[in-house]
Amino acid sequence: MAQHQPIRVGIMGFGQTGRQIYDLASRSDDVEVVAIADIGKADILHYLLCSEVSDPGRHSLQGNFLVNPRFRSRLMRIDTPAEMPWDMFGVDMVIDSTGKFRDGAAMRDHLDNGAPRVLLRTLPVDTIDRIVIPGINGGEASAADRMISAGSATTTALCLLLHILSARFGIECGSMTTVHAYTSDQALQDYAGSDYRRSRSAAENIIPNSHEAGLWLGRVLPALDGKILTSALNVPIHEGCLLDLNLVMADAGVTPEAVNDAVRERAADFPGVVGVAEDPIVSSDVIGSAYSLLFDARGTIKAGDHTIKCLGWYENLGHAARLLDVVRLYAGLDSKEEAA
Ligand SMILES: NC(=O)c1ccc[n+]([C@@H]2O[C@H](COP(=O)([O-])OP(=O)(O)OC[C@H]3O[C@@H](n4cnc5c(N)ncnc54)[C@H](O)[C@@H]3O)[C@@H](O)[C@H]2O)c1
Repeated sequence: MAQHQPIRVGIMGFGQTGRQIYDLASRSDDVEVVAIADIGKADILHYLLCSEVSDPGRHSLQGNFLVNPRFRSRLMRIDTPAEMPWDMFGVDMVIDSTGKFRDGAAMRDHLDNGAPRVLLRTLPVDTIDRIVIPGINGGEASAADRMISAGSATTTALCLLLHILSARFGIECGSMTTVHAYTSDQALQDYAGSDYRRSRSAAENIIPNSHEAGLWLGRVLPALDGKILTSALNVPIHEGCLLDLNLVMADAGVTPEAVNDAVRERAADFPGVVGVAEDPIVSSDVIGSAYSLLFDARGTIKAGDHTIKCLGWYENLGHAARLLDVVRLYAGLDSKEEAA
């Protein structure tokens, strides 16, 4: 694909993440969303999009097409990757943001229907070609990759912080808890689901939850494989998440000031992706932030000789932006291959 051509993206799952990707693409100059598959009705999907963007007048529904000043996207009411004819739309990449199709077989269905690549919005449940977090292991991405995951918002925030700190300090082991806004797969009221605690009301409870980031961390940061335990506390807020990372440092001399300085220095290498909050912010202050990690300089403390605790903020919008970064990363690899 020539570099000046727009990158043609298909989206399956037009939920919060899908809508954020779409809106970001509509404001970009290089990505076009050409088709969207979802189980929702076209007018409801358009209504939900307009309810959350800053300027809903930019997005109209014309028949089964969502239209904005840059491109039009065909809406398809389809509930499985095996049914979605991606070949009809000439997509360069499909982003699956349903959260439902995380196994290799479903990803292969996207490929079999004409998607040259599929990018998961979440962590996979099978071994796939690559988990890629630009800025950390983007350099290892290959044009031959077909089934890719961009991790999750939490995984990205965690990997960025560990990547920065492990470059400066030895890390023995650690644990991460994300204090996470509720997600759409939780019930508003007590409702029998597949898991005991997740069957309890998301609106009324702090819900302890497992988190898979620790299982996959080694694919992004091999030196920390098996060294970081991860879990989540889902709390009754709509948006804004807080990563609480406790690390056992190899060196007893590491101070909170040294940790803060390390992050402040490296943040400049991740423009728009890693920021540092010096003010006493709270979760609602990060709503609308596209940082994947907003390190909280006031949150760093030390216990005993070796234990450092850090805080970092993020919200889903940053992850939508990173998904588009991954799309651009692979488009760049294709361009290089074509030029070679
Ligand atoms: N938003 C977050 O902070 C967050 C964090 C961690 C994990 N997740 C998970 O990631 C996934 C996506 O996140 P989200 O916030 O965009 O979720 P969401 O629920 O807002 O969006 C999912 C979209 O997928 C569509 N969908 C569901 N099943 C489908 C099917 N079979 N075929 C086609 N479309 C289908 C839904 O109609 C919806 O529009 C979810 O599973 C969510 O639980 C989200």
